Formats: sequence, C-alpha cells, structure tokens
Amino acid sequence: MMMLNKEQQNAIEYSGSDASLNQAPLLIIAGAGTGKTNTLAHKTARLILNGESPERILLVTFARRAAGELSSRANRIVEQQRVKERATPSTAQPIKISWMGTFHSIAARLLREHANAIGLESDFTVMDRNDSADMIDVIRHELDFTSSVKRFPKKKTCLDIYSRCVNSRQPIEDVLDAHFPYCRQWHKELTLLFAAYAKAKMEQVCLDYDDLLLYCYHMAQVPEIAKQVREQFDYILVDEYQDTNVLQAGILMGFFPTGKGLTVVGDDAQSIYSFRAADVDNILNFPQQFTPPARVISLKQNYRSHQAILDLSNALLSEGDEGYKVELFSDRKSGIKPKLVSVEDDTKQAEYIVEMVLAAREQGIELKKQAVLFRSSYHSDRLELELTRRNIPFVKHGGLKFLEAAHVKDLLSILRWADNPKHKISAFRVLKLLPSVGPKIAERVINFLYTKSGSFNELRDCPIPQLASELFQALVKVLNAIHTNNIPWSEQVNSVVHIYKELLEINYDDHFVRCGDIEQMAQISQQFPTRERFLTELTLDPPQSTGDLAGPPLIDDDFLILSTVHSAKGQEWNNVFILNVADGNFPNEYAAGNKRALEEERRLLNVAITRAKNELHLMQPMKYWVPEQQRHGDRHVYGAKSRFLTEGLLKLIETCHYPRKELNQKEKESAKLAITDIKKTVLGIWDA
Ligand SMILES: Nc1ncnc2c1ncn2[C@@H]1O[C@H](COP(=O)(O)OP(=O)(O)OP(=O)(O)O)[C@@H](O)[C@H]1O
Repeated sequence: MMMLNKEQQNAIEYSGSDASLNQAPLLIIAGAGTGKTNTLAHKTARLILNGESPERILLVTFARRAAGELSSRANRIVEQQRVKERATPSTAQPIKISWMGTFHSIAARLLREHANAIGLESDFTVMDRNDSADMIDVIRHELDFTSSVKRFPKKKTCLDIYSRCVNSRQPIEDVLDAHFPYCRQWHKELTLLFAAYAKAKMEQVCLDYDDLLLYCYHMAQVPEIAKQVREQFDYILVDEYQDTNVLQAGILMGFFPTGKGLTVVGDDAQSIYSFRAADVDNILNFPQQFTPPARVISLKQNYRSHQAILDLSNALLSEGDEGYKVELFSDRKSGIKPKLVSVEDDTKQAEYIVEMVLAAREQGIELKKQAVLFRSSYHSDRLELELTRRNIPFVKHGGLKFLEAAHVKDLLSILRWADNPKHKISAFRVLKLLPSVGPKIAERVINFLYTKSGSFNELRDCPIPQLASELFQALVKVLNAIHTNNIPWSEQVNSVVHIYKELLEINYDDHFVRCGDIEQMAQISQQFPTRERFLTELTLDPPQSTGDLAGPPLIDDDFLILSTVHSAKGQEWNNVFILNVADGNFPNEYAAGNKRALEEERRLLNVAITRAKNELHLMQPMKYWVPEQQRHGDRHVYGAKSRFLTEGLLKLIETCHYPRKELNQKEKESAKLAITDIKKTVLGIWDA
C-alpha cells in the first residue's frame, strides 16, 4: 500500500463529527495531482474500518464515474487492511455506499423520498437538456414571440439564461446584464416564457436539471425535512467543491448548517465550470461559514508530474489575480522541459502529434498513456482524419454524447413515456416513429390519452392510420405492461428493444449499425436496480459511449486518448499534447475583456498542463480551422501568441518549430516573438 504523507494522513484522520470536541468541518485544498481522490478513498475506508455504517455516509462527486472510482478504491483499501489484520484472505462482502453520486442525482433521490411532504409527485420524470430546450421552443411559438421582426433568442440561449438565473439565484435583469447583454430587450418576454415553462413542467410532471437543485434547495430550508436528512447521515464527503454553484452550496448549508461530519475537497486553481454558474467563491469562503471556522488542510506534494511541469503550472497561477492557495512541488526534481511547438497550421500540428505519439510507442509508452487535449470538440477534426488515415486507434471524450444519437434517444423515449404517460416530448418522439404518423396525428393521440386520464390501455381505441395500426397496438401493449409493472424491470427494456427494432428498420437506412447500440443499452440497463434509477441516472450523467458503462475495454486494446480539457479533469497521462495554445483559444476570445472570465481561462490551461506526468507539448499553430462561424462560415483563424505565455513562462519552456529546421541566431531571436499578430491585423482590416 502506498505511504501517505503527513497532510494526507491528517486529512484522513480528522473526524470533524465529535460535537463534544466542538470540531469544525474540514476543507481539504488539494492542488492538482496531490492525491485528492486517494485521500478521499482512504478517508472513506478509514470510516468503514472504524465501524461506521456505509449507509450513514453521503458521498457527493462531480460525475458518476468519479463516484464509482472512489468506491472501488475505498473497497480495495478496506480489503487490504482486513487481509493485513487477519493475515488471511477476507471473505467479507464488499462495502456498498448506497448514498453516493452527483448533487443532481442525490437531489433527485431525496426529492422522491420526501415528495409527499413538499407537494411533489414522487414519480416525476427528469428531463434532459435537449428535452428542456424543445419544450421551451414549443412555448416560444405558442406565446408568439418568434413572429416578430426582431429575432427572439434561440431555444438553447433561452434555456441557458433560465439555467443561469436558477443556479446563481440572481434576478433575470442581472443575469442578462452580466452574461447576455444582447438579449436585454427581451427581458419581459423571457420572464413570461420562463413562467409558462415552469407551469408546463408541472403539468407534465417533469423536473429539469436545474429544478432538481432548486426544489432540493427549498426543501433544505424546511426545518423538519432538513432535520430528517441531517439525522440520516453522520459523514458527508463532497469532492470537487470548487465547481459547485450557490444553489449547491445552499443545499449543503441548509441540510448541514453546523458542518458536523462535513468534509469538502477541492482546488481553487481548477475551477472551470462558471458557465454552469459554478462560483469559485464557494470554496474560498467555505471556512468562514461556520463557527468555529472550518479547519483547512492543504495538500501540496504532487505525485503526478515532475518539477519542470509544476514550475510552469505554478508560474501560470502566480501571474493570476486570484491568489491561489497552493504552490505545488514534486520529489521528481528533473524531467524534460515542457515544449512549445510552433507549426504552420493544423495539418502540421496533426503530423507532429502522430510522429511523436508513434515514437513514444516505439519506446514502450502505450497509446492510452498519451493524450491530446483541446478546448472545443471540433479542434481535433484534422487530427482525427490523420489518425484514421494512419490506422491509429483513438477514443474521444467530450463532444457528442452517446445518448444524443437519435436511435438511443428513441429507445429511451419509449421507456420514459411508459414511465410517465404525461411526458409529452417523449410521446411525440415515439409516435412520430410510426408509419404515416406526423405531428398532427401524434398530437391527437396525446390528447386522446389525456382525456382517458393517462391509461395506456385505453389507447387501443384511439383512431390511427391503417398503415400504423399493427405496430401501434403492439406499442400500446408494451407501454401498458411497463407502466403497470406487469413485467419485471429485468424484462422491460428487452420488450422495448423488441418492438423498437421494427421501428428502427422503418426509420433508419443504417439500422444494422444502430442495432448494436440498442442491444448494449439493454445490457447496461441491468446494472441499475429500478427503471426510475436507470432513467434518472442516465439523464443526469450521460455516458459518452457505451464503453463508459460497459466497464474497461479489453486489456490488449490500445488507443490514443482525445479529450476536451473539461472531460480530462481528474485524469493523468504520461505524455500530453495541448492543441491550439493561441490567443483567441487559450484564452478564449470572449474572455478577453473580462477579468473573472480571463482567470477561468488561466485555470483551464492549468488543468490541461497538470494532466501530464512526463512530457508536455503545447501546440502553437499559426493558423487553425474553425468550422461554421456564425458570420463567416468555415474559415482559418490566425492564432497570435497566447497572452498567458509571458516572458516568465517562456523561460520555463523549450520552444521549437516543426518541421524542424536549423535556425540561425537571428531567426532564433525573432522566433521567440512569434509575430503572427501582424497577419491577424492585416486580415482584421477587412472584418465587417
Ligand atoms: N501518498 C502518495 N504516495 C504516492 N503516490 C501518491 C500518493 N498520493 C497520491 N498518489 C498518486 O498521485 C497521483 C494523483 O493522485 P489523484 O488522482 O488522487 O490526484 P488528484 O488530487 O485527484 O488530482 P487532480 O485534482 O489533478 O485530478 C495518482 O497517480 C496517485 O496514485
């Protein structure tokens, strides 16, 4: 078992739950790679080994994957310890912490448990973001906001505004002023729209992501319920606290106002979710919320990267405005200096990466120990082409989600509709899969169901075009059987798959390809104990691919990792390449005039840098491709040197050009300046 350092040990042993000692809650400020996950796993294991009941531990993580990882690590530690104590293999069952998951999934469970006390139906459906946007879209039209000459904000923008208001608990005027100034004129209409949206969700017994937190926040302020929840848990461990928003912090404070048994872990220098209204002040102000203030333990020893990489991270953060709490150090004092590689364009960028990745593999570093990180999903387009051409396997994280594939959505819609007959959006989607059924007929069927108070059985008498009749009757049978739980959960998805395969064939030319996903989905569903848990968890934290839920791929599979920086959080690789480190991208052009936004960009680059163990390559193309720009269509943009790469940082980096050419002394001097701004200026003359 690995040796824990002193700070890790202190954090693990600090209980924080002994009221007689007037113990304060605990804040662990853990810099990148300092063993945050490890410390939390040890802390959980220690509680179990001390005889605490797993049932009374609440574990809140940022993503479902992190919860699973934490629990299996804690299990391994408990197992090792038990074996050590008895010197024989343990026969005890693995520990099961049933109350673990994201804020959203914990909120959903608590709301269902206390639904009756707060006037909520316990069988509410959780809507995903696309469904929410679609519902808003319908209401926008119904309210006739879209027929005016001036363009009303798009459905996704409306949803973003709504979401910001809810998650930041700010009035709509303030949100519009701060984040959507171009929508200010629509303030009245948006208010009406959001009121109608809230009402429609209630009528259809649906909660969206933001509602889960909003309802839970209000529930946490009800003293009787807060007391019950408080008495249910002795220990509350919260990971990635830097990415919580005020609503999430309010939920914690509402349920656990004294902070007894509360430990939160986070890194102020990795807060990168302000677009979801995350507020870095939550972690900075945490200690002062309590009397006595929370105890703070900082983890500074980084076990991931060598010192040259940490020097770069420390320098980047020290030039920021926030006064970050932790300066990292490593025992590995020597290592290859990070590289800044300038290339002509994204074609050369891709060539360089392929060359370096293959060379590293020759030296025994597997592909999956190397990663290419980027800010936006499309940045890897050119590289993906090159990898495919050269037959180099890769897996991409972030970007289009598996659940967004049309056929997977269809399947889930059938199940969701069966679960909640009032779920109009799912009903609409499912009915339109039937031959000869368009929006009008679908609407008629849904209204018919409403008049029959939601009993699927009654739908058998609903008039339907001849061509759809047989499939419709079969569908109604399945919906009814599932809704009434006439067939057990273990068979429900299979019965949906059975009927859906016929619909798949009618609706998609490439149905053979899609069939595999559908069968996998049926398998995956069996990892969840109930239909409700399956639908809720999948909606809240969609897997990126079926592989995400199906467990690790085969041992001999090797593939390069491509990931957005946001999806790379919490991970590490031997060699890391960061694409398009240029102004306009790192930092993003929209952040340029805003101090707080600029700081978040700094943290984003920091997250990317601190994923690397040994080699770090910052790629600096002079121009790179940007598809579908609103005003310009596809085009190349010219990347000027990133403003984060100051003189101070450049001293810590080795700069080079690819393809390599020998530079004379004069060229070396001028290369340091990376004078690409001139091209940008010249082009800028013609910008509208
Ligand atoms: N005490 C220790 N001794 C040796 N290695 C350690 C120790 N603690 C953690 N590590 C190793 O350090 C690496 C980083 O740990 P971990 O992933 O838990 O860090 P983290 O704080 O969650 O990082 P980040 O916030 O950057 O994602 C892992 O490879 C882990 O095994």
